[in-house]
Amino acid sequence: MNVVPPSPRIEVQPSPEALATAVAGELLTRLADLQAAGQVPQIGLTGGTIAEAIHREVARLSPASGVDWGTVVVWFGDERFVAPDSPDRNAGQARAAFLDAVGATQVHEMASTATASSVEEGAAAYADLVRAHGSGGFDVLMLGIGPDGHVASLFPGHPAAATTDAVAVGVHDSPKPPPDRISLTFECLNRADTVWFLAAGDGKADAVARALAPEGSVTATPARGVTGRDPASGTATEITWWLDTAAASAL
Ligand SMILES: O=C1O[C@H](COP(=O)(O)O)[C@@H](O)[C@H](O)[C@H]1O
Repeated sequence: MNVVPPSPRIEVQPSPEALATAVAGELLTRLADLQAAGQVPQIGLTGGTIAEAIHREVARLSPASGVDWGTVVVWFGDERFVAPDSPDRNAGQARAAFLDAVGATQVHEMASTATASSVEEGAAAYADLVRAHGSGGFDVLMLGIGPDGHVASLFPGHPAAATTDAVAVGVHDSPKPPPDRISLTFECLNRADTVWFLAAGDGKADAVARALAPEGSVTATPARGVTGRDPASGTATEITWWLDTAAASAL
């Protein structure tokens, strides 16, 4: 399937540090604006190296932002199906980097090996949770991108990435360890008012270029599958690629 991506905004910062500060600042501004308008923001977090740097900047900048983290609903785009205290957990990383520091209370983690007996069970439970919240979608969804073009835990050529009619999917044999994971599907990831792709370093340059090329397949480069809401819904999705100079070097 060939998908032509919508015209995204591309923001390039000179370094990973500057990128982290810029994304954290913009996130806090968006959340403060939504709360000022009486809304309860819903955000989707990603794991990964640049995400951790952004999370630390959110913790640093949050006190001056006016954001009430008690009324921000936090979701995860994917999770590693490991023990709850494993350093591989995306949720553990996010909690340590900022969620605990800012006092976030509405944090919806995906299952660990302590709370589900399989990735399928964990995916079904997360789908139920998303549906229970009305499936309205994310105000801001952040997604890292792997050097292979994966987003969340949807990997190139992997059968889990082809899942339709589901909110979340269990992933076995992930090409990147750990092998067992839970991921939101494209269908769910695309329910977003704003999607921010995050990439830093020259190891991401080729994947970024493939994701933004005029032609290409979602199977080969899963990041191409996150294009936002169906234009027929009448709600356009803002898509921004937040890059450092190295990640933007092949554009
Ligand atoms: O495994 C994962 O990898 C990606 C990207 O991570 P990075 O360290 O290469 O930046 C991440 O987006 C995803 O959430 C995570 O589970």
